[in-house]
Amino acid sequence: MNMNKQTPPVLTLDSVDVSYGDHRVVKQVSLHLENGQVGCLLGPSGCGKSTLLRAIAGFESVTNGTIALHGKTVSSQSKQVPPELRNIGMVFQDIALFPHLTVAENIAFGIQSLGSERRLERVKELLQLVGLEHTSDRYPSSLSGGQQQRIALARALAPKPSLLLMDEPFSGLDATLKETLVPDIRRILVKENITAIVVTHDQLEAFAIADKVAVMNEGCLEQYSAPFELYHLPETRFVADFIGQGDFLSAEILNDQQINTELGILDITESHNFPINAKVDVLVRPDDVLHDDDSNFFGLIISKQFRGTYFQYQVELTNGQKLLCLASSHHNHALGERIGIKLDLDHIILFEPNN
Ligand SMILES: Nc1ncnc2c1ncn2[C@@H]1O[C@H](COP(=O)(O)OP(=O)(O)OP(=O)(O)O)[C@@H](O)[C@H]1O
Repeated sequence: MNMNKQTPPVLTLDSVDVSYGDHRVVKQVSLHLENGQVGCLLGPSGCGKSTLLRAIAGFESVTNGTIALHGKTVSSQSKQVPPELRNIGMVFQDIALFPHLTVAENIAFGIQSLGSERRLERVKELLQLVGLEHTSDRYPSSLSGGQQQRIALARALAPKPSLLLMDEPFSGLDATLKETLVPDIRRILVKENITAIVVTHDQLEAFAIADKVAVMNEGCLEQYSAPFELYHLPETRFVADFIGQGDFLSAEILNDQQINTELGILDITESHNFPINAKVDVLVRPDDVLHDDDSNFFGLIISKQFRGTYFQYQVELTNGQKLLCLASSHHNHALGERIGIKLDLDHIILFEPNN
């Protein structure tokens, strides 16, 4: 028998609303996180990510719905378990290590209740986990930003929280450092089977760290999916637009199986509710538009960017629509040139046209 089936998720949000006065900032958000999963709240500035994280931590109360940890309600309109009783660890953007304590003392801060021998052991374990054993007696100011963030993670993990919350943990760090630190932190979380939620406005960061990403827009949850699905199978126009690059190509539903576009007839791959003859928009990613000298369809190059291994062209179709198109870096065409293009879409994702 699979016991996991009966275990409630580590975190369950059910129709959660959070308001500041009469400003409703989080609206009807429902999602859950299983043991060992890393989730991410992603969205533009002001969409309510931090507020939702603070509600999960217990620093804000909910105005509707419930938050449950391991199946037990910790927030509802009639109940508010205080943050210190939720067994949640937190890591923030502004690191906030204690400057007057050594690295080891910082990590030991939240586990004073352990006996000194056990405490030392745990600190050593955590320093090994984050790969910073040699910094034990140093002060935070002598560490780099990335090292400090690893120590902040070790400190948050010390009391073995059942859920770890990270609010923009990488946003103060430079891009090169992030490239190694983000996958490194993911490896640590996965190795330790930590259930975590990371808040970010950076989709590449979200893709690099999370199993599931919750895309938020003006307080609402637009989609909660694995990164691959968010990119290839967006459920709303907002997600299609927000995640990755892409254009919307006008089309018309021809019959049950096909749509007609400026670049030919395409076979429908995903279910939809549009009637025959309906005008629709098809999501087209740059890698769905291929340069092909043998194609009967053409685009006029109106901008180009050399990206080393490939060119990204923006082409204009005869009906005036513009699409991004990738071509191998050997295909160096000039602005104003007409090039052959063809569509190569695995998923035909249709949306109501934007008027
Ligand atoms: N303490 C507060 N009191 C009143 N309004 C607040 C408070 N904190 C946030 N807000 C408002 O709630 C909305 C959501 O803010 P929140 O910080 O949750 O968004 P966010 O998605 O985390 O944004 P960012 O990425 O910029 O931090 C914003 O309109 C913000 O102005």
